[in-house]
Amino acid sequence: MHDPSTQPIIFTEKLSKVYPVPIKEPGLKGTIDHFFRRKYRHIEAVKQVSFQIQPGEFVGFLGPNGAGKTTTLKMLTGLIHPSEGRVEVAGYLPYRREPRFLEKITLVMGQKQQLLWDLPALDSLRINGAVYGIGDRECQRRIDELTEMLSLSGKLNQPVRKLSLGERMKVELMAALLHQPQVLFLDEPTLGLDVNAQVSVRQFLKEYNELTGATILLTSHYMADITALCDRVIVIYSGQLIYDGSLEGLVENFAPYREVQLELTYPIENIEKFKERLAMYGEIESLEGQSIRLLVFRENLTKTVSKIISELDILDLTVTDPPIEETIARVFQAGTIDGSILKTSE
Ligand SMILES: Nc1ncnc2c1ncn2[C@@H]1O[C@H](COP(=O)(O)OP(=O)(O)OP(=O)(O)O)[C@@H](O)[C@H]1O
Repeated sequence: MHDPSTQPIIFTEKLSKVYPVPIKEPGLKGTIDHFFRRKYRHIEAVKQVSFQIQPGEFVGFLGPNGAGKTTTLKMLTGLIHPSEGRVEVAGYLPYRREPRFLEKITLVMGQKQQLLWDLPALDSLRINGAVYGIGDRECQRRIDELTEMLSLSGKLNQPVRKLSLGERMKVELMAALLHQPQVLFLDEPTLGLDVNAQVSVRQFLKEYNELTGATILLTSHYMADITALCDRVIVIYSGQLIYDGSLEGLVENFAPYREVQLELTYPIENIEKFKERLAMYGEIESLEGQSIRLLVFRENLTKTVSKIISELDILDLTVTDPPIEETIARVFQAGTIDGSILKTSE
């Protein structure tokens, strides 16, 4: 879907957001002082973030809790004003919240719902259709199309409260897509869903992106969402963009270690002593029976593998990249790899 010759549909340059937070000393004196002379401290939630996204791209937006993802999404959708920097989406300045702009975008937040709890889902959808000025017939056509894609037939006449969490999320998506936006901002759309519901929401998003060419920026704590959907990821840490590139690139460049799995030919007698021996090769991830998983620094890999082969009785040995979740978790924990801040891929 991604054509590099086109203009970016999402553009940010040195985008920053500072939240002023009032400070109040404890006690009565603090309350009185606070009333007359408000003091503030400043939280730099987003710092000089620059990126461009082309029409049709499906981009993962990653970062640990409090990294600044939601704040960035709020600036991209115009819910809050940037403190500094430039932002443009679909050719509009989001903070102006022009009706034409709002027709082009949608924001879905996993934790917040817009459906009316006691009404049948269909009524909520029709209300949404009316808000966007979609004619009854066209609205019904779009509802039918999305019902089919999301396998929701027979569910829309039930009150929203009777739907399962997964079904509710699907109807939320329907409501958010009824006006056929070009740009979708999805903040944790699979949060709390069971595995089956996650898979079906994921499949829908993939199909929707391929079918309509909509641009999607997705945040998710589930790496399975990201690996299944996003060729490109943008990572922010502590408000700063620390990586923008392919998912494979993130793992290749920034996982400093690889995983070595061993199967011994003999049972281990003294586990504690054996662990001491293994620690000379790398970090022990797991040790179960005769199976061992070690993390070995990439630069020591060849030397370490040949040492293991010559010094231990091995039935089997395989070397793989550690699971993507672990790499990301390490990046998030430290924000740095090998003590150096992560770089963008460009
Ligand atoms: N309205 C606000 N006023 C003051 N500080 C805020 C406000 N909203 C967010 N923050 C702070 O800004 C920083 C970034 O928050 P943000 O919600 O954007 O992060 P996030 O990456 O979306 O996190 P999570 O994954 O937990 O949702 C955090 O330190 C947060 O406490």
